[in-house]
Amino acid sequence: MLAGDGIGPEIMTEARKVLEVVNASQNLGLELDEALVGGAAIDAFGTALPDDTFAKCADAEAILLGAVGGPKWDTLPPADRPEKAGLLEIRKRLDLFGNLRPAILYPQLAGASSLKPELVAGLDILIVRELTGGIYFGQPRGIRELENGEREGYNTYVYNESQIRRIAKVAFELAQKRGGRLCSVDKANVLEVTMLWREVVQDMAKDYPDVELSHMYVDNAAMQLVRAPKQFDVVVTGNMFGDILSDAAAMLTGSIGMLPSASLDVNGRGMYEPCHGSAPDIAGQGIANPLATILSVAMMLRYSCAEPQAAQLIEDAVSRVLDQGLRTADIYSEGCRKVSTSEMGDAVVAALTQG
Ligand SMILES: NC(=O)c1ccc[n+]([C@@H]2O[C@H](COP(=O)([O-])OP(=O)(O)OC[C@H]3O[C@@H](n4cnc5c(N)ncnc54)[C@H](O)[C@@H]3O)[C@@H](O)[C@H]2O)c1
Ligand SMILES: CC(C)[C@H](C(=O)O)[C@@H](O)C(=O)O
Ligand SMILES: [Mg+2]
Repeated sequence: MLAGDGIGPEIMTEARKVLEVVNASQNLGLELDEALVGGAAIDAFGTALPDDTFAKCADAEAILLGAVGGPKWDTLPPADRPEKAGLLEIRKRLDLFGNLRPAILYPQLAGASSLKPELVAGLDILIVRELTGGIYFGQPRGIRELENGEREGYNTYVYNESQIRRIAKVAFELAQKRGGRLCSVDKANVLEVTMLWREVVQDMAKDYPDVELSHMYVDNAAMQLVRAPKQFDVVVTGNMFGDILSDAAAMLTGSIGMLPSASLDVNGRGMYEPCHGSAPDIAGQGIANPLATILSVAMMLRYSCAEPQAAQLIEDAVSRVLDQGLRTADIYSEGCRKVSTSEMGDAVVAALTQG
């Protein structure tokens, strides 16, 4: 368990409460351990990913992460910052290339969505984001000085065929288990890297005759997500487009505080984290929504621990708490009861223990 920075420790405390209850009641036998990452690790050890933290991650069946980063560390050199030296480093070193970001609308939250209730009722989208390649990791990268003395920043957007194939395979297989529709999002009208992306994904479609494949440019996909989001079942896309589209999709579900994620390697070992960040604007106030992290625990039990029943218990408990009208500030609407981060965690625990 890597709590990280900002609201990270607050939401992780609640996730841990929930995990401990399920661990005991379902006899899961999970051993929990903690370590520092991100800004917290920089402050304590001078590095965002201490060797000891990485060793614990590499040994673990699964990793649960809160969030990293914040204004305190934003002036560090790019390579030392919590986001790059902590989070991206774990993703890369453990080869966690398959990022699943489900945007599901709990019916109780239809009124909290930024879209009209009828546009989001029954929403269930899965964004499959490639997580260890693309422009986030391409070389060369940097900030250089030009002959005229001006500085120029540059990054390289690169994907090879095998990287595209392995993420597309994840997406095709998930589409087979879900609604049978896969939309690949690219910018193949401009960027060669995504022309190759489209070609490879198209070529793979013949192996998945039961999946209806479509392609969409990313600008249109952003528009369609807020126009008619229910047209999507599974969306597969590269690292940066997936980052942006998943934050947009989050808002359809009422709040970014509701969106969990799984980041998996080829064997299903994974890191689980809410899609949101460390929310420095509300850190320390006890008002952050812990449900994305609690739902990430459920994803962890399902994908890395082969405990789908325990995962379901948590998801059902979250649903019951929402039925009771309990809301953190980000999902609050009139007639509901506004609760703090810890009251929300306690309510999920109570719903679990009351069955
Ligand atoms: N996985 C991660 O660790 C991760 C992800 C995204 C951003 N970050 C980092 O987090 C810091 C802040 O980034 P940002 O402000 O762009 O994004 P953010 O997701 O932290 O916050 C965006 C907005 O959403 C709100 N919000 C986020 N999570 C919430 C929750 N659980 N409950 C209620 N409201 C919530 C915040 O208060 C803020 O207004 C930056 O340092 C960024 O690099 C980390
Ligand atoms: C903090 C940042 C590096 C990260 C990303 O861009 O992948 C975050 O935004 C996310 O969505 O997990
Ligand atoms: Mg993001």
